[in-house]
Amino acid sequence: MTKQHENLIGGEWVAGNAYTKNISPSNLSDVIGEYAQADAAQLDAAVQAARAAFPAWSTGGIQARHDALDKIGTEILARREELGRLLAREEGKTLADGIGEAVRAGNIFKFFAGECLRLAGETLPSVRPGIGVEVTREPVGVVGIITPWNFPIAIPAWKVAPALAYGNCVVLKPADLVPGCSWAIAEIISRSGIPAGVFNLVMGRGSVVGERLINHPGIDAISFTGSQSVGARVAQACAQNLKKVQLEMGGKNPQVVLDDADLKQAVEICVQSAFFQTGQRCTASSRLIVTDGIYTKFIEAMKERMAALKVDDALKAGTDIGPVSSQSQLEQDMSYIEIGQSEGATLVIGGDRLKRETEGFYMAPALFTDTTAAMRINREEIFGPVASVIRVKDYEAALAAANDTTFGLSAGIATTSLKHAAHFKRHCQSGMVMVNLPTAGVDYHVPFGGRKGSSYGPREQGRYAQEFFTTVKTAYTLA
Ligand SMILES: NC(=O)C1=CN([C@@H]2O[C@H](COP(=O)(O)OP(=O)(O)OC[C@H]3O[C@@H](n4cnc5c(N)ncnc54)[C@H](OP(=O)(O)O)[C@@H]3O)[C@@H](O)[C@H]2O)C=CC1
Ligand SMILES: O=C(O)CCC(=O)C(=O)O
Repeated sequence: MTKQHENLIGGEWVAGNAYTKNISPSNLSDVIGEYAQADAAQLDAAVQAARAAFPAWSTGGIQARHDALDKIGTEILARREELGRLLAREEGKTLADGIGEAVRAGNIFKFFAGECLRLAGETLPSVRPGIGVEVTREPVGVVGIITPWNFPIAIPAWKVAPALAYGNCVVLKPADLVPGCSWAIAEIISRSGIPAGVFNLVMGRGSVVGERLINHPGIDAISFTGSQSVGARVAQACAQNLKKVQLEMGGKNPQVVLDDADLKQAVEICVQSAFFQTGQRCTASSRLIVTDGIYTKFIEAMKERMAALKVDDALKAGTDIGPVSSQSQLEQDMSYIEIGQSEGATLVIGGDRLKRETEGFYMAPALFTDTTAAMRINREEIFGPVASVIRVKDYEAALAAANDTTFGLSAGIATTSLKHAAHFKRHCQSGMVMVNLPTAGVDYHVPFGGRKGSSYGPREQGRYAQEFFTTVKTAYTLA
């Protein structure tokens, strides 16, 4: 019988009234497990448990907090192969990428274990004589965390770890498509020494569990990663209920390739940015902006490199690109292939549905040329292995094209010109910028986030995470 996985509420494993099957997108007959769907009463109980745990946890010793987070990180790192395999199985990224993501999650818990001991304040003189001023940071309260399917262990980790490190209690709702990694983290947390109720897991649909979480009066703040449309809804609910909110959303990230780029390096960067992890990264580049002088050579080299990519079962040795994560995402990707063609773009390679030994959502990475900035394929986030090339005259036109988007998460430039690299770093309108590196694939100890329609609220990750997960207090004392 398939193993059933329960929700973690107030330190207890609580059965669901209903369960969803977690199915591998590489092999639709591979059922990873059944995962409980929380109902309204369970969500309420989780929030209540978190509220009850908050006074002691938020004022308790930082050594205990540090030790628990460190222990969680150690266990994730020790189980990297097993967790990476679970991740690859449920989400469809390759085993190497799954293991890499598990390592990232372990390192994130370790990093925030250290942060428990480093939360500093300030003392300043008052403008009034005989008064001292202290500025300190306190936890926000009970934080609701809502995560997407594409980074099933790293994103829960980079929200949960700082939340706990800075003394908050948590109610986590992971994506219904990939509950396995969040459940595994919850199980590790449940044995870490963290008191009951401090961390709660409620799995289920966004329209049910997520919706109730964002509107719940017992929740003080929401940290969300996902699509722009759901993000806007989350922001509205939070504004209406005066909750603190942090949103990380999509991207339409540009990758500029200049005439003076190292061609081989530029092609590798573009292939990695656009197609690795099946293009299902908010930092993926789906607009390749290429200047005239290198254009023809670049397209030829891209076609050659793309033809050699192996699309297959995520767990198979030698696979470069796994399946698309779900039927609905595959339909969305395929619909953009049709949209691009109907807009007049040329599909130079890929875009076909592929058959493999196992039945899964396989698709050949696709490249469009002859595209214009106004086309929907250059304006809307596809979130799959589909990229388009925009041909431009020179660096100035490339920069203008790069910034011609309502998104602003990551941007890249391939060039050997120090002058253009420095100018691009300063003038691209994005939260992250990469020089001769893929737009995707970031460090875990520095800020992550974007501008324009990509992000809303304070940055995530690194020390900057304290902006969202703490609230500032200014104290005046008469000497
Ligand atoms: N900038 C960033 O850091 C990142 C952005 N993304 C973006 O996420 C998208 C893909 O992820 P995807 O999971 O499909 O995104 P969605 O926005 O569909 O879902 C994100 C999360 O929100 C939940 N949700 C859905 N509806 C509601 C609601 N009404 N109220 C509260 N929660 C809700 C989902 O639940 P469920 O699905 O379980 O029903 C899921 O847990 C892409 O657009 C991508 O760019 C992804 C990763 C990182
Ligand atoms: O590029 C990365 O390493 C992180 C990307 C990410 O968080 C995402 O796509 O959801």
